[in-house]
Formats: sequence, C-alpha cells, structure tokens
Amino acid sequence: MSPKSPLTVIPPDIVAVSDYEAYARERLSDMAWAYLQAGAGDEHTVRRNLEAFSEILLKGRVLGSAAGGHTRLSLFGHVYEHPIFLAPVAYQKLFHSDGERATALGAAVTQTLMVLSTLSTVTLEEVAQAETAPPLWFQLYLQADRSVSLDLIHRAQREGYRALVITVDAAMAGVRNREQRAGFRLPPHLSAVNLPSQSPVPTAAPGQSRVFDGLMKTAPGWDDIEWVLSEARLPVILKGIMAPEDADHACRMGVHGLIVSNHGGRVLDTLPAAIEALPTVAAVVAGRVPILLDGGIRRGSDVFKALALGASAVLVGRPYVQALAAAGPLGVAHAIRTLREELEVVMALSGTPTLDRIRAEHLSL
Ligand SMILES: Cc1cc2nc3c(=O)[nH]c(=O)nc-3n(C[C@H](O)[C@H](O)[C@H](O)COP(=O)(O)O)c2cc1C
Ligand SMILES: CC(C)CC(=O)C(=O)O
Repeated sequence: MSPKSPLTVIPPDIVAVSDYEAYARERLSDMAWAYLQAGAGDEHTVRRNLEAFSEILLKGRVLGSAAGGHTRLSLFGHVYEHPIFLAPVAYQKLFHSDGERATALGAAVTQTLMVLSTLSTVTLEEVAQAETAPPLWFQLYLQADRSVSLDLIHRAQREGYRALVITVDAAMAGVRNREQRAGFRLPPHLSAVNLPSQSPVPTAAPGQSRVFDGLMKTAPGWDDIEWVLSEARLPVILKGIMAPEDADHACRMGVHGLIVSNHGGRVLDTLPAAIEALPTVAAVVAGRVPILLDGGIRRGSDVFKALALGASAVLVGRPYVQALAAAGPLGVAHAIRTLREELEVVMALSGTPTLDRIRAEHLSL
C-alpha cells in the first residue's frame, strides 16, 4: 500500500504532539520511518530521554498572578517569542515533498527558530531567501576538508543565519540497528545539497579497523572548534555536550553556547537522558554561556522542567518531523503551537509568568 498524502486539515483527535505519530507512520515508507525513529543499539537512551521527564515532578504553586505573562526570551542579541526551537534534522524530503521549505514555513508562521542541518535537502540559501523565512541558525557538521566547512560558514553568514551550531557528538552515526534491519539507504533522488558532493566515506585497508583506521581518520577534534572560533563572525554553539568536563573545556575555549543533547539517543546507546545530564552541566557552566537542551521534549511541562534545571531554551526533533510528515507546514505550526500553549498553561499554574521566573524550586526534587 502506498503512503497516504499529507492531511490538509488537522483532525480533532490530534491534541498533543504525540498524536502525530500514528498519522506520520501512515504517510512514510518503512525506510523513512526507520530513519526517523531510530536510536542507537537497543534504544535505551531514546526511551530514557522520555521516561526521565515523567520522573521529574512539578511542585504546583497556587494563587500566583500570571496576568500579562509571556514566553519571550533573548539569546545572543536576538529576541525570540518562545523557547521551543526546531532541532536540526537531516534529509527532510524523506518526510515531505517540500522538505525543509515546508518546515521553515511552519516555523515562520509561529515565529519559531529553526536550526537547519548541514544535511538538508533544500539549500541553505533557498531556506533563508523564502518570502516567509523563520529566524535561522545553521548546524554545521565539520567536513574533512576545512575549505568546505569554511565555505558553509561564509554562506550561512551571508544569508543571515544568526548562529552556528557545531554538532560534536556524531563523529560517526553510531550503530543504528533499526536502520540496518530496515535496509535504510537514502533514495537516489535525495542528497545533501549544501555539500559539493557526497564526500566518500573514509575506508580502511583489509585487516584494519573500519572505525579507528577508517571513519575516525577525518573526525573533528577540539582544534577544529578553536579554528571555527577564529574564523566565524557568528556565535558558536556546541551541540551534543553531556559531560561537565567537556562543557567546562568548551567554555574556557570561548564557545558562546552549549546544547546538552545525546542526539535523541541516535548515536551512543546507554548514555543518560539529556535532562539527567543538564544539572551537572549547568553547575559547571555556572552562567558563563547559555545552555539549551534537546532529547525527549514532548510536552510543555518538559520544556518547563528543562528551563527549571538550567536551560534557556529547548529544541524538538522527532515531534515536528512527525507533524511535517502528517500535515506539512500546517502540522509543524500546529505542533509548535500546541507545545507552546502547554508551556503557558504550566507557567500559569506554577506562578511563573515569565521564563526567567522558572527555577528548580518549582519542581518537587
Ligand atoms: C531523523 C533525524 C535526523 C537528525 N539529523 C540531525 C542532523 O543532521 N544534525 C544534528 O545535529 N542532529 C540531527 N538529529 C538530532 C536532533 O537534532 C536532536 O538532537 C534530536 O532529534 C532530539 O531528540 P528528539 O527527537 O527526542 O526531540 C537528527 C534527529 C533525527 C530524528
Ligand atoms: C548522517 C547522520 C549522522 C545525520 C544525523 O545527524 C542523524 O541522522 O541523526
């Protein structure tokens, strides 16, 4: 049976972002579904990202006034209407025929920051130049050839992207058994159009390790971050920080922000949940740079908990992609609006009319 077309109206039974999952499944091939949902190994970390949020309880404070409240925040010199951002997700034409263009439209109408992946299927120029473009950051996968990375940085700067997000936790994709079992391969009509051509995967000679002598030959290191800091005119944010030691190193080096993330459990299985790693990272960072978090955000209450534990904002991945697959830009916009309104309800019922008032004391820890 061929997949269904995207919905053109949101059905009344979609009231939470998780409701998009079943509608997305009916509209995606088995391979695209496996790629979207996959985690590394046995997917313990994928599940833990979700479970850890439900184990953190709110406190509930009554009779506080929330009239005149709002969800605005300021980051790196720009004001954002709310703290729910779209995480970089590769190859979005796997999920909707307009790919990142459709996501960007849904983001623009809800005034949502979108982080565009290096591995997008629409060029970074086309996304930025759309008549209705959202605020944008560019996610950079450092390339083996520095001149290719530099070209991406210059293009992002020229097109008005406001920050560079360097993903540092995926020197290789990890072991994704779900993708392997589904025989996932990128369809021949799709490619990472920002890159000159798909760089060949480094190979190892017979008898050598595929990992140490192959994939890791061109993997980035801290010296590459130093190099980006010396070249870029934009704030540089590292995505994929879980260890306080790395967070401290990055701050000392002069990075401008951190994203606590385990890549949605897609790279290294049995890492803790991102929300579990946040408090120790926040303690060592001690306000030197803003911290964001992604992994497992499915409810406005999850956003509230992340903010209470030290994040300035969060990113969502799979939920908006499921909404994109189910209902295109309309789905993306509706999913974000749903999360934002849930956050507002939790804020109002916790006596925290603005984001800066959300603290650990609003949780039952
Ligand atoms: C299909 C898919 C593709 C992804 N591609 C990228 C990518 O290109 N670059 C990146 O930094 N992270 C990528 N991620 C990770 C997300 O940015 C984010 O860390 C993760 O999805 C957050 O977890 P969540 O899906 O539970 O919200 C991808 C995630 C998914 C689900
Ligand atoms: C090629 C992959 C590493 C892209 C990615 O970040 C992901 O699928 O999670």
